[in-house]
Amino acid sequence: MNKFQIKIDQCRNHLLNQDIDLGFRKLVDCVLDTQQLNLYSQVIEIVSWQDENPTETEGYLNKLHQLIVQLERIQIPDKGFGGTLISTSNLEKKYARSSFSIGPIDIELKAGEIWGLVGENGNGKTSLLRVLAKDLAFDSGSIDYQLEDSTNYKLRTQLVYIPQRTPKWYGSLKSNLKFTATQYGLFKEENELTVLMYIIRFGLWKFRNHAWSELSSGYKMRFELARTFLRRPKLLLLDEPLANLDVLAQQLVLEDLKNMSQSLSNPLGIVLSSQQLFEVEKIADKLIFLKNGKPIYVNHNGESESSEEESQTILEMDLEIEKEQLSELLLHLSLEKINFNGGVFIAHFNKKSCINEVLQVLINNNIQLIYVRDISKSTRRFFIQKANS
Ligand SMILES: Nc1ncnc2c1ncn2[C@@H]1O[C@H](COP(=O)(O)OP(=O)(O)OP(=O)(O)O)[C@@H](O)[C@H]1O
Repeated sequence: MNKFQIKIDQCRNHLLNQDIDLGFRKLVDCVLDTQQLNLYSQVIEIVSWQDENPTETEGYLNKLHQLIVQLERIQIPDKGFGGTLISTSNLEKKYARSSFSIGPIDIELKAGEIWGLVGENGNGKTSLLRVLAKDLAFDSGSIDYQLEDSTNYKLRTQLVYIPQRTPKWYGSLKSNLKFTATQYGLFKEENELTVLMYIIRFGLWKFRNHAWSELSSGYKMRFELARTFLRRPKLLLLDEPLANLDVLAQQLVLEDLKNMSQSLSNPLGIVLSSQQLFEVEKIADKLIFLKNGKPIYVNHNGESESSEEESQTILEMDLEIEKEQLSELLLHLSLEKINFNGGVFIAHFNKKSCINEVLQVLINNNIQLIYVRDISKSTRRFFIQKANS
């Protein structure tokens, strides 16, 4: 089975398991992969039909299954994954008017990958993204863009940077997207259908005729993403795309970005900054934690370069208990230290994977437990270190 067949299979399984929204979104991705306008039309017809018949779930599912049958007849070869899009070596940026500097940063981002950029406020996330976007000059080291054509004009179309605050636009959401599509060479029917497909893909159907002032911040971000994907970027740099989204929407947007980064017709690389550590960790292939501009690299298993961490467990716990009593209870589990900050306990153990033993002790002693989270592999541990130092 190639990647396209696997994707179609996943759609069918989601629909069979009644995960209809997820199945539908993935189905739209498959249709976008085909780049066939007749299939775009069918998706748009199904969405319009569902709009008029919102309670006809069975009819809706039938139509989606018919679409799947058509997709199964299409062959799309696996291509384009794994090629490096951007690499940096010893990249450093200094600000003349402050002592702050970033780097040295070494990145190698490949098509189909997402890198998360995390860190507290003022630690250099935006600055790094702007340097990568060629929006800010750097002082030393190098950046190598390995896009199809890295001349400045082409770079601007293949590399898209979405800042935290995006500019206001006029007219309707759809007319703006149509204008963008025109700028990138889509006209007439192709323009209309492609724009509607991205409107559907980013959950903007109900808002397609709305003006900028009628959209919430979260939907403005979705609009920006739709506009960006119409440009078929290769490299996408997003500054805090989750900032104005509710928890559910954050997960949706991240899942969408993950799926779309692995598009078969246009796999792309994404670097995104965020304060939503746990959510980003779930989808990122690699994380960079920036502390005073200096990077700590963390792989998708949560491992950094530090070898001593491997034998430690760090737990974040919200419990109804005094610190001294908790220390006493956990001492025999190689407890190294406990800190209380931000309303929660942070306990360090000189022992690997001991969360189950800790839970057992807490339960046996009838301690009221609000939550316990193992942060040994989360970038959250670096935030804690700072709070404790
Ligand atoms: N133009 C500038 N001149 C001098 N210093 C600057 C300039 N822009 C940013 N800085 C400093 O660089 C540091 C990093 O800022 P940056 O905005 O990159 O951080 P950030 O991690 O994105 O922060 P946030 O999470 O608040 O958006 C800050 O100390 C900031 O004051």
